[in-house]
Amino acid sequence: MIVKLGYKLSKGRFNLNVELELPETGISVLYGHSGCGKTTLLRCVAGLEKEADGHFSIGNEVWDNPKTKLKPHKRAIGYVFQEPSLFSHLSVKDNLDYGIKRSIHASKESLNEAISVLGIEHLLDQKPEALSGGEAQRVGIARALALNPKILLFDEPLASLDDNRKREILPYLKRVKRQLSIPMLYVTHAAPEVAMLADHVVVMNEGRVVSSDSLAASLSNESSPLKLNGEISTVLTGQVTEIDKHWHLACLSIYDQKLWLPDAKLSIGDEVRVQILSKDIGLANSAGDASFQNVLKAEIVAINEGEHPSQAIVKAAAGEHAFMVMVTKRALANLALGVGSQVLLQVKSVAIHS
Ligand SMILES: Nc1ncnc2c1ncn2[C@@H]1O[C@H](COP(=O)(O)OP(=O)(O)OP(=O)(O)O)[C@@H](O)[C@H]1O
Repeated sequence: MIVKLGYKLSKGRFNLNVELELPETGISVLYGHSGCGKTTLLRCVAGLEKEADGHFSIGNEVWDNPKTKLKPHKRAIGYVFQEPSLFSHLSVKDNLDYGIKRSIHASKESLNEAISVLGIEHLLDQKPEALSGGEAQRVGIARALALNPKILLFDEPLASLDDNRKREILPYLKRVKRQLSIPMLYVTHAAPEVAMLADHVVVMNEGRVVSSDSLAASLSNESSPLKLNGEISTVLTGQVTEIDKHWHLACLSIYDQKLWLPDAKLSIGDEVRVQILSKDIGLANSAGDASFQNVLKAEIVAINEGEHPSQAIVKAAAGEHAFMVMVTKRALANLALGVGSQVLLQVKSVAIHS
């Protein structure tokens, strides 16, 4: 059920011209500066841009091609906006019922499943005014899921929430991603959301696609790594295999090696995503008497220029994982390191996105 799409559209001085193939499941993040066309692209997929010229198919189902332009209400889409826009005079339950009555794809089962995935059973009798911003957005997401969509579109769903509310809602988005095997297109500017949720990243600029690749490949693209908040980094996903209660550390198995993290109430078997900034990894030839808890064996596979002439960006592979490391060129020369060298990666600190 691969998603294939391509659209051309002019709006004043803005021109959208994209061609994409996206994975059949998981979250594909649309990332790029304000005004690069992310919302316009979502609107094309939803059939809301009447002037758009293009094609869209999901598996064998065609919604747009030169001969077809399916009406928006016939597309099995769930659309989540920045603001959930619930009817204030209706209870949460009536808001949800209102949505499914108007959909040809929704069912009682899809509604019940949506309520359970978003954990909003206890809110059903409330009026929207009684909900926090995070709860209201959970209802907004449930309303989209209840429509039994073949694709979910998220347009900056957390942008209007404060950091605490964002933290509260992210686990539900992860749950949606785990439980639904449908593609999701997710617009965001926020680096933590990309690091935590993205499986695939589409970088856009001025109406065009700059790159479209898995999160890992986008971050470790030698010629132009994706920068989250302006930083080159590595994101790894692994399972917790050990807990050191005494030192409050949890161990993530990476390939056949170990990465120790501050224990954030993790349990053995939990799947954890971590982000390591390129400036938080050091290189060494041999293990010294250092304070680093994490020393991983790797091989240098590429060396590129950093932003400053003193810097180099080293790509080092440990098993299937590629680590991006920022070092000074002088350090590389002093250690006599080049492409093909075996090195030790000394990881200083890690942000956990579990
Ligand atoms: N009706 C319109 N007429 C002319 N230009 C428009 C119109 N609607 C949108 N645009 C322009 O189209 C471009 C793309 O807008 P769009 O909202 O898709 O960008 P975006 O990447 O989603 O931005 P943001 O992250 O700020 O939401 C912008 O430059 C915008 O100014």
